[in-house]
Parts: sequence; C-alpha cells; structure tokens
Amino acid sequence: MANGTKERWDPALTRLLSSLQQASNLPSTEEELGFLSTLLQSKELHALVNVHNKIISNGASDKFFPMLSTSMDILADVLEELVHRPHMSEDGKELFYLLQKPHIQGLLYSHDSVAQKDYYPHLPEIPRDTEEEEETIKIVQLVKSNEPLGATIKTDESTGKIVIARVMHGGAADRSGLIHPGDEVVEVNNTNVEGKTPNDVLQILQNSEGTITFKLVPADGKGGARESKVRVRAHFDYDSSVDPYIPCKEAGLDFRKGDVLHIVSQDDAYWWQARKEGDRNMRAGLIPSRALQERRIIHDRTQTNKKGEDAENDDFDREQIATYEEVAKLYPRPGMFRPLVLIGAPGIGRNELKRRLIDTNTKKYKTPTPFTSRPMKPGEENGKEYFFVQREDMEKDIEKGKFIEFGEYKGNLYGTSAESVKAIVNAGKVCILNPHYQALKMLRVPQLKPYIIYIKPPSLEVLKETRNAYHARSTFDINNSRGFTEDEFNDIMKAAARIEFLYDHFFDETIVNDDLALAFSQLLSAANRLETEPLWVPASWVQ
Ligand SMILES: Nc1ncnc2c1ncn2[C@@H]1O[C@H](COP(=O)(O)OP(=O)(O)OP(=O)(O)O)[C@@H](O)[C@H]1O
Repeated sequence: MANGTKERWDPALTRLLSSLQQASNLPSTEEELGFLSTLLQSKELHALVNVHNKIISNGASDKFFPMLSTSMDILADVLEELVHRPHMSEDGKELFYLLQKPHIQGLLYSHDSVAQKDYYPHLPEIPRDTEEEEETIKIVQLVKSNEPLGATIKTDESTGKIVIARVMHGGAADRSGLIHPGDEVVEVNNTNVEGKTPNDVLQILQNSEGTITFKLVPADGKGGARESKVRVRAHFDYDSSVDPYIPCKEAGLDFRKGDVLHIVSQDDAYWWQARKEGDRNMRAGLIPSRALQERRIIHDRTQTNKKGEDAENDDFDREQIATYEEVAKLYPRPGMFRPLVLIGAPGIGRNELKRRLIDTNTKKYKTPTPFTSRPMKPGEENGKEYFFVQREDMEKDIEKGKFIEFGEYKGNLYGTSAESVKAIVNAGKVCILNPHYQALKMLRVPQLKPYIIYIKPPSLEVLKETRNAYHARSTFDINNSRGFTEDEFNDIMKAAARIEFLYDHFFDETIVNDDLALAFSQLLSAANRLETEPLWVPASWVQ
C-alpha cells in the first residue's frame, strides 16, 4: 500500500519472488514462471497483502476488540421479544422498525464477520454472461452397489449426444439429487462417450467397479419434481419383458390386474413412473401411461374386430376402456356398513353363500327381498324369496328409477329396489346382495359404496365333482328337483368367462367356489375385513 513516500514491500512476498528465481530450473514452462513473477510483483497483490496484514496486526493488538461477535443473534432475540408484546411504547416501536431495516442488519452482519475474523477469501460470483460456447460441466460420483443406477440414457435425436432420458424416482441417481433428465453425458469413468451408443455406455457402466464418475453437461430448467400422490388400481396385467416399446426394459415395473400402484410421476405422456403400493423398494419403475394403454387397447380391439372374432352384443358394456382407476383408501366407520355384493354365473352358489352368511348373524346381515316377474315356483311365498309382480308393473317402476339394479334372465325380470337397500344400510346392518351381473354398473356408485366379490367357478372337472358330491340342486330347473346337467355345467363356465371379460375390473375380491366350506370362510373374513380395515375404493367415493 502507498505509504507517503515509499512503497513498503511485504517481506513474505519478497521472499517468494527470490525463491521463484531460484526455481527456474524446475520443470515448468517459461510462460508459467513469467506469470507467477508478474503476479508476485503486481501492485494489486501487494496492496491486498498489506490490507490483510493491517487487519491482522490491529486484531492482534488490544486497540480494537469487539464487545461481542453475535450481534445478529441478539437482533433476532430482540425482534422475537418485541413481536410478542401486546403493547409497545413509541421507543419500542421505533426499535422494532429500525432492527428490521436491511441496512442495520447488513451493518451488524459485517460487524459480526469482522469480530469473528470471518474474512476468508470468498470465491467470486459465477459471471452471468459467460461465452456461449463455454459449457458448465458437473462431475458426479456415485458408489456402485447391487442397486441399479435408476436412470436411463438415450441418444438425443437432434444432437446425436448421449443424454439422461429419465431418472427413476427414489433410485440411486434420484437420491443423489445431481443427475437430471436432459443432462448430457460427456464422460463415464474418464471414457469419452462421444459417438458411442447407449449400449456401449451401459457396457462401460457394467464393467466398472466401485465409484462411477460421470461428467455431465447440466440440462436447463430441471428441478426436482415432487412425487405425485396418485394411487391407481391397474385393470390389466403388464409384463415389461414382452413390451417391445418400453424405452428401457430394466426400468419396467411389472404388475397384475388389481394391483394398486403409486404413480410418482406423470411427466412423460407415454411412460409413467410408479411403485407398487406397499412395496418397500424405493425406486420407481416405468409403466405405460393411461393414454398409451388406451391406444393399445383400441388398437387390439380394431385388430380383433377386423378378424371378426368375439363380437357379442354386450361388448358395449365394456365401452369404458379399463386401464387404471384412481383409488383412495376408505376408512371403516362404526355403524356404517358397505353393502356386500356377490357376483357370479347363475348356479355358481351365491345364494348358498349368502344364506350361510346371514345364518351366522340374522340381526346383522340382511338381504333385500328382490322383485321378479317370473312365475312363483311351488313352495315359494310372495315377499319371502321374491316379491312376485307383473312384468308391466315392474317395467314401469324401472322406468321411474325405483330399482338400483335389474336384469333380465331367460325372459324374466329380476330387480332390487333402491328403497330396500337403503333401508338396510340406514338401519346399521350389513346389506348383502347377489344381483344379476348386468346390475354392477348401476350399483357401483358413491351413494352405496359396495364391496364386490366375484364368486368364480373352479375348473369344469372340479365344478362337476364338487356339485355332484354335494347333490347340488340345479337352479336352472324350475322345481329345483334335480342336479345340474352337463350342458348347465358348461353354461356356468361360459357365463363365468363372459362376466370376467366384461366386469373383472369392478371386482374387489374373487373367491373360487370349489370347496364350499372354504369359500364360505373366505366370505366371512372379507365381511370382517370390510368392518375393520381401510380398503381401496374409487377416489371419487372418498372426496
Ligand atoms: N362349493 C359348492 N360345492 C357343492 N355344491 C355347491 C357349492 N356351492 C353351491 N353349491 C350348490 O349348488 C346349488 C346352486 O347354488 P345356489 O342356489 O347358491 O346358486 P346361485 O348362484 O344362487 O344360482 P342362481 O343365481 O341361479 O340363483 C345349490 O344346491 C348349492 O347348495
């Protein structure tokens, strides 16, 4: 620093300069030595060193010493104290106002920094207007473990460079917080990947041990997207290993129809990221998005129709394309019981199961007496098994919307009135229904929130065996006086296949009715579960 007449040279810098001259025989270029020599002789550096020395020497003497070095903490305490005062004097108000001023806070902050001798050199801010060609590179190191990286790569179509295609939520790459979709991969473990294919890069990754080092050019505008909370129930099976279109097979998440999936990201229009609900694996996997799956189903259906296969009339029932259904948990409420609905092929045993359940507690389980237009069978009583009514009267009531479900079977109408179901639910009883399967869509509404159990036949052989051994009565015989015929067994199997094709996405549970006692115990535990456990229902029922 200029000191009146003469510039005072710092002895340390002078020493450094002379040792530099002695070091001229070291293996360094002339350019490097020249640079250091100029720097050590520069006025700016000397001025800075002098300022530094001054501060140190002042600090060392007792001339200036701080009374305290935490004035900012005290400021915060005072503000906290003042803000809770119900009444404040004018002075108090002024102090409160002053202490919030940025200038005062800045001053105290600087004071504390000096008092704490916190004057380390700080790195300069990154210049805002860098040269366009200059790229920022980030170096990311991950320790390789048995866990996959949790990121996929691809060749960028326009630039031909290798880029991070997606980062799987919860995977190693995501947890590092350092790798983002769109980042350009420059090097992997010191190997330049320019001109390499994603497979080549995978090879490098697979062959590396220990730490993996990536050199990446960060993508613009990324940001850690938050996980979505959406849960869906899958209405189809998915096996990524046979999906020719999945961008990365290793990243696929396989699931079965009925599985509940936690959708963590819907950022990509075609490939969602999901986890199986309850799965402890943190890393999400890729599944086809709703839009993609709908397209696939429509495509498959047009192919089938072209071949002229399987075009039965009630296919329209499946007009709703079953892909994913958003679900939420419904918590049981004391005294409010969801109706239990047993669905299945005629003759499969729903009445038998229902009867047994009611017998366990006739006060608790109730079934509404259905209406029918079929003629009364011998031994039946009006109002007991059915209310027997004229077809025209029943049709009129159906038109008036008095039936929550109705269907036609072999020329006769069957139905359950809305009133009778509501009355049971409101009385705090468990309503158990075994309606015709066509009624499902009408029943599956938020007002009723039914729990739908599909009663499934076992194989044809086991069906015949069990029914014959039990001397089961055919429900196709008006007198209920004989067993099932060969044709009727076949009809049960056919009807079951049809019901499954049309409605399986509505089933909350499936019980195979082979051994009657076993099937019944399953029904009983389902009924108990319904009262005690939160269960997944369409999300709209919960909102
Ligand atoms: N697992 C089983 N093993 C043997 N017999 C069975 C079994 N389940 C039901 N049955 C018998 O099969 C017959 C038909 O059962 P059920 O009347 O319950 O059928 P359903 O499904 O109610 O038929 P529908 O819908 O036509 O009225 C009855 O005799 C019943 O006892």
